[in-house]
Amino acid sequence: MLDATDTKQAVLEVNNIEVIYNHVILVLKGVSLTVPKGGITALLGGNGAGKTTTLKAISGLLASERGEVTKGSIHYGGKPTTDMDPADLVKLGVVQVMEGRHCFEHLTVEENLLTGAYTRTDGAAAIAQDLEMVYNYFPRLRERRKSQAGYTSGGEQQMCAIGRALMSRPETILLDEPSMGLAPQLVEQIFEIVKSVNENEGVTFLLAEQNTNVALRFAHHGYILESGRVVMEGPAAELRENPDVKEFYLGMSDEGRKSFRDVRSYRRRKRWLS
Ligand SMILES: Nc1ncnc2c1ncn2[C@@H]1O[C@H](COP(=O)(O)OP(=O)(O)OP(=O)(O)O)[C@@H](O)[C@H]1O
Repeated sequence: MLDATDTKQAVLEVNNIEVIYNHVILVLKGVSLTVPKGGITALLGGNGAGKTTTLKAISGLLASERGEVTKGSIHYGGKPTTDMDPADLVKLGVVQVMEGRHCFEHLTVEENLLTGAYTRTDGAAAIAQDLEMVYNYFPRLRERRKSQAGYTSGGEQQMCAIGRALMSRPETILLDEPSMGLAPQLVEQIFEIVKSVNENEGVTFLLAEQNTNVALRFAHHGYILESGRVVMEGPAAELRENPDVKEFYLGMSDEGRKSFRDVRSYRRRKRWLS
């Protein structure tokens, strides 16, 4: 398993970035991350912490939201990417799976998957082979391949969105909140698949999650964001055992479950200190 001391090369480096929306709303206040090649890195934090903004800054999707990286730098495979558009990043091997699935509702599951191969130039046989690979990871999608995506379940749409990303043969997938709105058993299933894709295909994952528990069980390394800043980072196994993480993100502590009142006063204290 990878950890902080792992010598694996960093494929993605985010260095002290600041992001502003609409020229005035400062959302990221100096975020730095290192994503090792071939690892699963989790970006954790509550609502509005800045997880999606960080992923969009990396994948070049901020411009469409009137957002801008105003300070700091992002390098992918050693190349500066801050001014690249999303299509160039896909060519470099970086693809984002957006929060909320975003399948094309009127297309079938299989047509959706094939849209992921749109930019490829390696021929129909290679694409057919990868479609088979996706169906092997997601047998449910094989069963539903002729169904209109808009009529499939939330879990199937999440699988379809990840499968479509895989069809572009990415080196790195930025996965935004894969657990959102799904039953625990399904979340578990999806994370198991992410883990096998990571292990068998060598795909690097940076995943944003509010579900700290599941993310820290499957990731190798984690970063916790609060109000646009990284407040803690470390190997996932260490974060899982960290008393603050246990208390405030996993809802447990050595003295037993804390009351919400304690959590609220901790938050107030933090606000005063920040
Ligand atoms: N397009 C936008 N314009 C203005 N403010 C935005 C925009 N998108 C996000 N924000 C603000 O930026 C902050 C961070 O949002 P972001 O979506 O990155 O958080 P998050 O950690 O992904 O949370 P969630 O899990 O709720 O999506 C929030 O306060 C949000 O209101």
